[in-house]
Amino acid sequence: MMEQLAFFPEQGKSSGIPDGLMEYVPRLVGQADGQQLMAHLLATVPWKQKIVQMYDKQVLTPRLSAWYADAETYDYTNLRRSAPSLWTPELLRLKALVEPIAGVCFNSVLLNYYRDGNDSVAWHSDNERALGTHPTIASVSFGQVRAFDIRNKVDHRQKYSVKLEHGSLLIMKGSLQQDWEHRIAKSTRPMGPRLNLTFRVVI
Ligand SMILES: O=C(O)CCC(=O)C(=O)O
Ligand SMILES: [Fe+2]
Repeated sequence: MMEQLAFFPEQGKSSGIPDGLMEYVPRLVGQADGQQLMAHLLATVPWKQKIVQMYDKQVLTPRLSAWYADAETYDYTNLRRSAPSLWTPELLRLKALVEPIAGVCFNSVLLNYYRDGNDSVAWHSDNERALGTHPTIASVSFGQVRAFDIRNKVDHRQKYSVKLEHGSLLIMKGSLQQDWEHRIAKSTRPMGPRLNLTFRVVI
């Protein structure tokens, strides 16, 4: 039960999360720098609301998104999805900040813009073949603190939550995408905008 989870107030992380799945780094980016970067990205990124097929209905994704990648990744992936934008100096700076911590050189980033508490991402794992097995994904958050929930795919009672704070970095790794699902749930409490960037290696 999410309501019953005990939070470490200084970390915003529920206790008992198995080792080797996630690394949480608060304040990767400072308060003011983060606000400036978020405002810049919200204003300049070509945000799109995607349409997904749900059984016989077409539904708008409850958030805005965009993706950026290097030119090589572009050549390969544009066969399968909408074309990414090419890296901007601001995104390259953020990428350079997370890479030494993640120990990975990323070639793409997916941006999600949650306008308010009605925006969300449903339970899923990022286990598409293009990400390989046991991918390391670096997730940077700005703006509204939202709960990042994970649950075990087989035993849904194994469920944990991390509050992703403004300027924080969450490294997802190990078997997280294979054995666990994650989501950002909708909230009935009033919520401001939140920006999330997930740096990925697409092969
Ligand atoms: O917004 C987040 O923190 C998570 C986003 C996510 O799971 C995804 O883009 O795959
Ligand atoms: Fe995800």
